[in-house]
Amino acid sequence: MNQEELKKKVGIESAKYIKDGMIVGLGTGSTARHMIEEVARRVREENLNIVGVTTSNETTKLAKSLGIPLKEIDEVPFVDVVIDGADEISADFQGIKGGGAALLFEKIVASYAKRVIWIVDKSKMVNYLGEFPLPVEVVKYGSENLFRLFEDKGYNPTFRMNKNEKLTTDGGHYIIDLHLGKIKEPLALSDELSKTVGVVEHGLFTNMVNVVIVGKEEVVETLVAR
Ligand SMILES: O=C(CO)[C@H](O)[C@H](O)COP(=O)(O)O
Repeated sequence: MNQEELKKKVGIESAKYIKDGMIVGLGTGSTARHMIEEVARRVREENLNIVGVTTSNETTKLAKSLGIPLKEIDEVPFVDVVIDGADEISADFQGIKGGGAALLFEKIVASYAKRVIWIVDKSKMVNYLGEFPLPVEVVKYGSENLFRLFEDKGYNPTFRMNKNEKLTTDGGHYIIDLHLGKIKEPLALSDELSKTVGVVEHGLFTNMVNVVIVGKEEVVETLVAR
């Protein structure tokens, strides 16, 4: 079974957590896409009655095209469940997101969610976070200085590019990816980045996820946080 098939498997499995009447956070990326397609199928064929809240412009476009009823995040006081992909997850349920540049809206939706479910193929489960570059979303004003600050700290920063230009996120910011290799203390780094002026948000999702659905060849494994 290839990676794409594993992503599809967990996408379909995760949609089972969605029940009638729920407000559902719809994640971003290739794994979330499979979940969204399955949710749309259930809306169409099973009359599933839900409202979706999207985590990126890309997901809004997809969900609309598939006929999923949507609301803006500010039109709902909370989200029952958000289902999203991830880039890395360690055994203690800490993770990195933002490979698709949607980390800010993804984290906002997750922070209003009663339940956060991540769907991943087995390659995303890691011993230590950090091999995947950590995305940091930054205000454009002063971002070159912030870049130099990260260089001075030895964080090996690179600006996320879109062809020959710096990528602009849905929120109107830049992304600086930090190539850290191994993040020894995710909580301390999360605090440090959150306190850095000019940083809007970062891709470390600490103590946020409740359930991880992992696609493996033979089985789909569901891990529940304590
Ligand atoms: O965080 C994300 C987007 O910002 C994605 O969920 C993450 O990059 C995983 O993507 P994929 O399912 O395509 O591997």
